[in-house]
Amino acid sequence: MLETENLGKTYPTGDEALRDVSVTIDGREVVAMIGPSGAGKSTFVRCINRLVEPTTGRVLLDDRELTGLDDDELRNARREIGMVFQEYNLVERLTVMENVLSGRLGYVSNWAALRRNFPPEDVERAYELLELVGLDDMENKRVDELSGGQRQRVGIARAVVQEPKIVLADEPTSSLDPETSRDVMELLTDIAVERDVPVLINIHEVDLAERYADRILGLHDGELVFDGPTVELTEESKGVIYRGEEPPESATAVGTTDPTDAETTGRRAEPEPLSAED
Ligand SMILES: Nc1ncnc2c1ncn2[C@@H]1O[C@H](COP(=O)(O)OP(=O)(O)OP(=O)(O)O)[C@@H](O)[C@H]1O
Repeated sequence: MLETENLGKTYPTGDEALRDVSVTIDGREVVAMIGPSGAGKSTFVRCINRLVEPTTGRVLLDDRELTGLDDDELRNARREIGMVFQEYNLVERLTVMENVLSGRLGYVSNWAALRRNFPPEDVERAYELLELVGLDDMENKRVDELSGGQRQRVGIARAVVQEPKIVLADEPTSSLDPETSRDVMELLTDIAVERDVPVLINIHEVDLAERYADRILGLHDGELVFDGPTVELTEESKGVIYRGEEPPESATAVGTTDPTDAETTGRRAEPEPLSAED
């Protein structure tokens, strides 16, 4: 379970990117964080694994406080967080298998890592994941020979091979065309169920969030202004998130979602067809 308590970040420039954000993410939930450009979505995701140091508040993963860990402890704790990036962050000249196995680097000795000497169970796990992400038989291809969608699948396999307690995806579809974006979102939702792990996705495209996420977190100007099941995301709530409008009386209040209720999907039952320019 991931918990943030009153998480805040003010950059040295004085930009207050996050204010008092408290959320709990558990089970096999797919949670989409949406909000206008500059709302603080990336900052939030990066504060969780302390790629960005929060200024205030706490981050807890299964009751272990990540804020406050020293460098060595943090390195260990990061193994439990699978990261998926917008630009994939793969090593281009290495193969698909080498990139996936790099997700196990935190678990083997430096010497074994140098010789790329991974235990057979890691290799087996990597093959399993390549099948899950639809890249079986591609293990020996170099990453620079792959399409964007295939690269993101490698990125997802690398995150999941860590056997993380949560997967964080920072704009995973931004570099992809609409159809590939849908495939990647579908894969992330499959991963949540198949690997029994919560997935938090920071995403621009609200239609993708509505179609694939169980729950929406809406940020506006660094503040969490919506936290609820996707089915409760109304036009009014989008006004609150994207235009800073006052919430209507009946709006889903922040913090009303029961995180233990992750089995019940909040996704829209009948997703509206996506338009060509998505
Ligand atoms: N390294 C930094 N130094 C100073 N200010 C920053 C830094 N990174 C982000 N900010 C500021 O913090 C605020 C939140 O930025 P952030 O990138 O987290 O938002 P975002 O919602 O992810 O935006 P986008 O959707 O455009 O990626 C913005 O005002 C931004 O200018």
